[in-house]
Amino acid sequence: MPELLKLATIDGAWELFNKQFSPQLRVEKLPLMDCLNRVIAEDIISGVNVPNFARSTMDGLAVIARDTFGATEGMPAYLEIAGEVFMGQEAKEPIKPGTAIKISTGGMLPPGADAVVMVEYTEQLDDSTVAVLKQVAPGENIVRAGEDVGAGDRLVARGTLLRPQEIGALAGIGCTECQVYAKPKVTIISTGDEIVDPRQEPGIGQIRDINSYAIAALAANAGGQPYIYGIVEDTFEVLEKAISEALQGADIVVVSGGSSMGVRDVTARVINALGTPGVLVHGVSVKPGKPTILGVVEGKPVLGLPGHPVSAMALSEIFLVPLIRAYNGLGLTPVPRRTVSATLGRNLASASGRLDVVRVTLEHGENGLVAMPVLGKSGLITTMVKADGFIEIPMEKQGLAAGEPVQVKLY
Ligand SMILES: Nc1nc2c(c(=O)[nH]1)N[C@H]1C(S)=C(S)[C@@H](COP(=O)(O)OP(=O)(O)OC[C@H]3O[C@@H](n4cnc5c(N)ncnc54)[C@H](O)[C@@H]3O)O[C@H]1N2
Ligand code: MOO
Repeated sequence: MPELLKLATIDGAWELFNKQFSPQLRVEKLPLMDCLNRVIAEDIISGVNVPNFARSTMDGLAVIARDTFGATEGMPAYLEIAGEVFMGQEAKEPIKPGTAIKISTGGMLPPGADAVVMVEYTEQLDDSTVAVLKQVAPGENIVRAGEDVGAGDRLVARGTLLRPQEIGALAGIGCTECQVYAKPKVTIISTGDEIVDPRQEPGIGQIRDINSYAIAALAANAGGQPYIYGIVEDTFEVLEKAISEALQGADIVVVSGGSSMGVRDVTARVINALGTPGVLVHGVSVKPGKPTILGVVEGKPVLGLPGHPVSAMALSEIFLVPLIRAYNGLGLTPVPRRTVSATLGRNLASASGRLDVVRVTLEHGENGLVAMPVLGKSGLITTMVKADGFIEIPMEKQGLAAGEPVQVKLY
């Protein structure tokens, strides 16, 4: 059977794309909490020590460690109780040899003290005398000034994805707003005379728009700012107007549907008409998702995704997500994904020379997790709803056998 599309491999597609694409990165300054899951666009050098004083990590007694050397339950060290450190207050009075100062977890170590004996290893004999039942080493049960963050340390490097721990660390040095990369604007256009807005009641022969929403949600999850343009007729003139309008405000334009070779599949012709280099790839050796278009117009990526919802989502994972990450300052690097090991639940056939993306559910088997392929056509969005993740059958393989180990990438 003749192949109408000249298929590119994913690597080949990226190679072509890389030559034509250099994203215009923008940065914005945001309040700290709005920086969660964003990529920081500046190095953060701490101007302060955290903590800015030595503090106790235990409730007990601040001491000079050598005063406790050799202390045991049978032969305690006897120290004079010289006072108490109050939380949140400066401990001004230096400690004298042979004395101990009561201290709580987080309290400031008095000057001269270099360790804390946990209260469990002490026995207060009277108001002014305490027996220490276990020796402590210098530095024990304390955090030094600057031990967490030192003044001058680079706390967070440019290009770091800010997770809750980075947000906390930034708060810890008093950094309450940061420069992060701006989310790329991703405009999604759906084509198809049979597609209607979800708020509308579909007539016979019509279906509600699934792809605009699935792709917008996927783009938002990947760090993009999606904009649902709406549904346009799949005629050359209407689609051309829609894409060129979208290109004015968007960083990335995604067209759903009309990517294959049907008489009304005009997306590729429109992309070519809108500017150079236009279409770089039309057809990728992936299942599902073969009739995908990758183009560049005015320096911006324009993706033409197959209309079947599963295919549109699978190809968005492959091409749209890395592009969104690139605008977020992460470069066109492999997308890290949470992955679990499982064994395959049934045989899977696949043609060599093509990457197969197979939706799977995860079940608990006798020997760990079992990845069970979800059967169903790529037009059925519920096959994605059922799936916990997907596995990939690489191009060089002609299928996988039941019982083989697989890596499941979680959705
Ligand atoms: N003769 C051939 N026909 C088809 C081939 C082929 O190789 N030879 N490839 C099939 C594959 S695989 C796919 S995938 C689709 C891709 O087609 P298009 O990208 O041109 O998409 P459409 O024809 O517009 O739509 C396909 C399918 O998806 C539904 N659709 C479209 N948009 C949406 C939306 N926004 N929400 C929900 N569903 C949508 C549409 O109604 C069609 O059912 O082509 C095959 N045909
Ligand atoms: O590529 Mo189609 O995308 O196999 O369903």
